[in-house]
Amino acid sequence: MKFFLDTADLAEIEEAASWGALAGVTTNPTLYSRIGGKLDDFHAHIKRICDIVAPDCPVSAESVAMTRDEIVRDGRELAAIAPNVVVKIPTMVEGLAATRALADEGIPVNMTLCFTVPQAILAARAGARYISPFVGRFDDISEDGLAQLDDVVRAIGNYDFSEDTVNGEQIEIIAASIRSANHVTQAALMGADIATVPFGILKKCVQHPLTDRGLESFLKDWEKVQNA
Ligand SMILES: O=C[C@H](O)COP(=O)(O)O
Repeated sequence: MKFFLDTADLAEIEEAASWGALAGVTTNPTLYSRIGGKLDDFHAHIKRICDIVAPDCPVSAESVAMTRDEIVRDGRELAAIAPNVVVKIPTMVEGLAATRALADEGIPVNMTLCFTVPQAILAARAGARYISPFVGRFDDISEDGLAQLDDVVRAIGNYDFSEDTVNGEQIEIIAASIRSANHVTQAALMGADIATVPFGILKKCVQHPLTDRGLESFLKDWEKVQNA
């Protein structure tokens, strides 16, 4: 499983990238608004993110257009920002149609706000390169977000979508709306290709109290060695 960072915050992206294990970034309108983002700076901001991460790290930038033609126009403009931009499009009829058009032009799409197996299969057939089932938001409505993610992973794995995707590339499932390190564990165990995680959760994924305790005792014992 690969780690993507789910943020529009440049400082978080810079720090996570410096750890050496970051494989991509996902943003959404809420995350951009949270950092005080302005409409006329959006494309420049996505470019800044692309400049921080490695050139082969996909950076998802979301279209907020509601019709096929507007989404396609948005998608082309977003894709022109940098070669690693992925156009994020909500799972809806107009979004599927736009995904097909963009995929046919070789532009990769991350189909977002996906909650069910039929939505995921439709996204795949429309040519999406990435599909993002939302775990936490499904939990929020008293459903089982992890079970739903597992269903999507298994259903997509049942079929060959290579004739549907850009250049026959393999679809990757992004476990999104991740709210805990355990969500990451479970997503990895079920074989999700990617987990996109907020920076706070990524930090929690590194930490463990036994690691801290072990490190403390190793350092103390090493002091004894130095003074022996
Ligand atoms: O856009 C995708 C995010 O992973 C959504 O996460 P959230 O439900 O915590 O806002």
